[in-house]
Amino acid sequence: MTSKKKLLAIINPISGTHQKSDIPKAVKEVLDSSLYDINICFTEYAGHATLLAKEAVSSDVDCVLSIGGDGTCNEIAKALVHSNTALGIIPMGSGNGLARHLDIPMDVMGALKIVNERNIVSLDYCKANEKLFFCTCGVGFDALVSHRFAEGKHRGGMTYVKKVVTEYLKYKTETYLIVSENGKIKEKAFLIACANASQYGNNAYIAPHANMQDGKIDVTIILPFTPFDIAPMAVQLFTKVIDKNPNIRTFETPYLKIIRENPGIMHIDGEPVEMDKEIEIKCVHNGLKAIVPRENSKKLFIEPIHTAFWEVIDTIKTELDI
Ligand SMILES: Nc1ncnc2c1ncn2[C@@H]1O[C@H](COP(=O)(O)OP(=O)(O)OP(=O)(O)O)[C@@H](O)[C@H]1O
Repeated sequence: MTSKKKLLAIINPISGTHQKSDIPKAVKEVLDSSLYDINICFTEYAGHATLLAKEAVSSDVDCVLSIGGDGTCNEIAKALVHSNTALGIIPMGSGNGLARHLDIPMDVMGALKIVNERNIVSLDYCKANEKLFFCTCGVGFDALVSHRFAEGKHRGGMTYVKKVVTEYLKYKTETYLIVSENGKIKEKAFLIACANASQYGNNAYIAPHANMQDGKIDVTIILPFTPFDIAPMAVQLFTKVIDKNPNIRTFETPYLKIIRENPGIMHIDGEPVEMDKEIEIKCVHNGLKAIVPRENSKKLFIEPIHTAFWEVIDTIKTELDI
């Protein structure tokens, strides 16, 4: 008989828009108690999840569950890299980009069942000037929006879309020098996204071909565009074909350096961070253990993607008055 595995579930009470008071009960009911010795805690402040996860690694906990969004996953996963402790994800954030990329069900019960399967794989993670990210980082417009979103009181997908539209109307693009194994390019860009996983969250695929096991970062550069380009670009973003847009350049690389005109904000897994003028970004291959669905349990859930998509388009039209 194999011994039980130690599991710590860390719940971020403020992520996403759902109440979390019933989550401990669901965790205890759905997780297999013959497989796991379960401990559950709530975070008390931003950054607390990293401390809790570090303690779990030192105590040889086998799995830490992130119950929250991409920010919570980031705080936990950065304590787990290069350890034997695996990350499990129960998506309860606003965007849940990492969970969606990994095909983890969006409902709590379904995601907990995946944890019972204990299918552990090694995934890449990335660094931007030593700050770790697992999903995406970026400079330009997406970084500005993450900053405005963090300043606001409300979370949730539609709050995000409204911020995107209002900020777009006043945004001024910058020029960036990008150095990678593919050479040097200088571009005036709306944004540069560097992706380990394929999406920002909410099925917005900024790097549709990103793979978390290939040792590479998928870089997407969006060149300046007009308001008329927004609708087709939004459709392409949500249908995994943004790389076909003529305003977009893409390439893959294990390493790149972005040099911009001034220091400023960038986003790391959706959270705004002040960075220097020069940002070195690299991929660390196979540095994180994570529990993911087995091939045969992928896509057993049905998500209302199309409803979410049309909600986004309606919000854009209302905000732009078109
Ligand atoms: N107890 C807490 N009180 C206040 N902030 C917290 C607490 N615990 C964690 N945080 C912070 O909450 C922020 C948001 O969490 P998270 O990113 O998981 O949710 P989200 O933004 O709604 O989802 P997503 O990132 O998927 O869009 C993180 O920056 C994290 O540091």
